[in-house]
Amino acid sequence: MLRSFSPLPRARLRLPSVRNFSISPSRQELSPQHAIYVSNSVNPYFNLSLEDWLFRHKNHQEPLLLLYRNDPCVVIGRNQNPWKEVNMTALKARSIPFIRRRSGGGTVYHDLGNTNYSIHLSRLTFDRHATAELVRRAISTLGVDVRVNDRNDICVGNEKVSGSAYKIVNQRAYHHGTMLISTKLDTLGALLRTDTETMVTKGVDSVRSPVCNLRQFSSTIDHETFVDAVVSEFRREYRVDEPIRYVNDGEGAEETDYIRNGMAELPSWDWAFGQTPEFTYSIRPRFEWGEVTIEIRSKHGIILETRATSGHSGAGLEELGRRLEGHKYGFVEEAIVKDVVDRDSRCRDVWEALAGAMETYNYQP
Ligand SMILES: Nc1ncnc2c1ncn2[C@@H]1O[C@H](COP(=O)(O)OC(=O)CCCC[C@@H]2CCSS2)[C@@H](O)[C@H]1O
Repeated sequence: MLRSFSPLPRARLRLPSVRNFSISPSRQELSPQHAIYVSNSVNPYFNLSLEDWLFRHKNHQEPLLLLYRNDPCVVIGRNQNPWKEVNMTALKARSIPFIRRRSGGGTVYHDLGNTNYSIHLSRLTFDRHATAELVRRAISTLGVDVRVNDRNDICVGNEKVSGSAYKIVNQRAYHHGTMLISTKLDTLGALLRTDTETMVTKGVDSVRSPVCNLRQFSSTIDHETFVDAVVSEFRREYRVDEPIRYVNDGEGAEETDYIRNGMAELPSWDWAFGQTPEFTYSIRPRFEWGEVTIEIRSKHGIILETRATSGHSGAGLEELGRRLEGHKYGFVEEAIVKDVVDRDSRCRDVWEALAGAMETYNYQP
């Protein structure tokens, strides 16, 4: 046998609990009329849904800033393949979710040492370099010399501290980005996958870069000082003279159905896995009895085709491949193939290699 077999998790579509968040301490309804929001929540499902709600509900001409940070999670781009980008085994070992966000771009790691900024503008005035420059100036007021590269990454020397992504819908656009302040960089490295050259995927690949934390260059930088600096720079740039609207979690979310629905959608199979662009994955496991070439083709998270060929192949391998078709990639129950693998030990070896190769972690909040 090639690898030890770990049973695949069952596909679960349980919706997340929405009891534990609210919009303001006084149950005051959330309104999009403010210009500067800072979320006190560290729930990534809440913060990403809040961001989307603000994007869709703010008057399209007015600038808006949102700052937030999240509990540990990996955030993939709208058009990415989680099995290519994320180390599912490492995610599972740490009980950390991956979340597909609504903007494009690559995969990043978040924890409380990483603060996210989100700047929303009218499409006509939107300029992604200008917003990156705003953040660069904010950091320079904290005494760290950073530069913006041609991809709009913010870097210290050649090391990246901030990655960006964008979304444009109708008259509105946003630029959101990360800021590595004191993130656990070893965890970041362990959770992003690097060993999937034989997974060929449509959609977007991440652009890997060396990273560092701002804290390495200034011991006084933290979430609060970064938030203050970006807020000041935003006020200066857009001539906004308003206090920060803090958004709390803990009570009264029911007012905002849009956010509640967003929080339910993000961890659903349909969104997290079912939005995966088409891909093929080839593996070549070697057993005592020989080598097998397996190619799996999947689209929207469903296995379209599995071909296993070997010098010793027989009807069993063909049947095994056929059984997987139409099932969810990474969520195939052994019962689907049980009779085939029970009567042929080589088929069992191949199935176990396949199950290991398709490993999935379906975190549910
Ligand atoms: N937190 C964080 N910040 C900066 N760079 C990171 C981070 N995590 C990983 N990386 C590095 O960036 C590349 C991916 O770069 P790439 O350019 O492909 O993707 C991005 O940067 C996307 C940024 C999305 C920002 C959103 C803002 C709010 S929700 S998420 C990855 O392989 C690592 O090398």
